Amino acid sequence: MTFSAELWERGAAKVYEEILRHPFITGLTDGTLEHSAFRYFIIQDSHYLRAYSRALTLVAARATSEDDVRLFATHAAEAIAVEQGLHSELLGSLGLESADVDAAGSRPTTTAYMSYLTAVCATGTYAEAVAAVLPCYWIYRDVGRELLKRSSPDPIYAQWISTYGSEEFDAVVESVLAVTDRLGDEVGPGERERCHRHFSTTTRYEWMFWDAAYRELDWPVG
Ligand SMILES: Cc1ncc(CN)c(N)n1
Repeated sequence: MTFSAELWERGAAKVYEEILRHPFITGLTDGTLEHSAFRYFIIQDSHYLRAYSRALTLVAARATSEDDVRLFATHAAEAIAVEQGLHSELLGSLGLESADVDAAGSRPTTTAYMSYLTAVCATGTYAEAVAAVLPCYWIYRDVGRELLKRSSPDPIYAQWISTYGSEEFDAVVESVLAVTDRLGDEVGPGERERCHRHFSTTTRYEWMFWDAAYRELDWPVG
């Protein structure tokens, strides 16, 4: 079994089924998701992407080959730019500006997820950093593909779905899966276990991120 398949089976298979069943996700395709929840999601995702692109530069700095340095540095600059472009269009369609993103600030789940990613990418090994960021690529690609089959009656949601279900995004994800499988042949048992832990933790955060948006969770105090 490839390392990526091993990570998915232990850390993501069950959570992924829960993600597809989550009312935020089903609401995107049947059009029942409240715009206020999607607005919350796009605002929080704008905060998340700022941290994520920094995390990818840390992954690039830890990479053990020139090709991998280039790969993650390119993703930090270009793949993220596509998502940020999508966000600024969607913010406009939802009647928001980037000042609204700053004013809303980062909510509890976003803050926890960004902090975890940053910590692993800053202090873990290269393989651990790749395992931590992998669900961000892989789950969005698979959710995007699944939702593309159903699309959405809401043009705003349909635009979001088409970005993550696109062939361009698929190629980006495949390149990271290939790196992961190569690293699977290089890691020792202790490091392998830490990779599993990071992969399953960030997979859970992916579910929690959609759930927080659905509930529009805010800080309980302050
Ligand atoms: C929370 C989250 N996870 C992943 C992605 C896809 N890069 C995203 N935009 N937002």
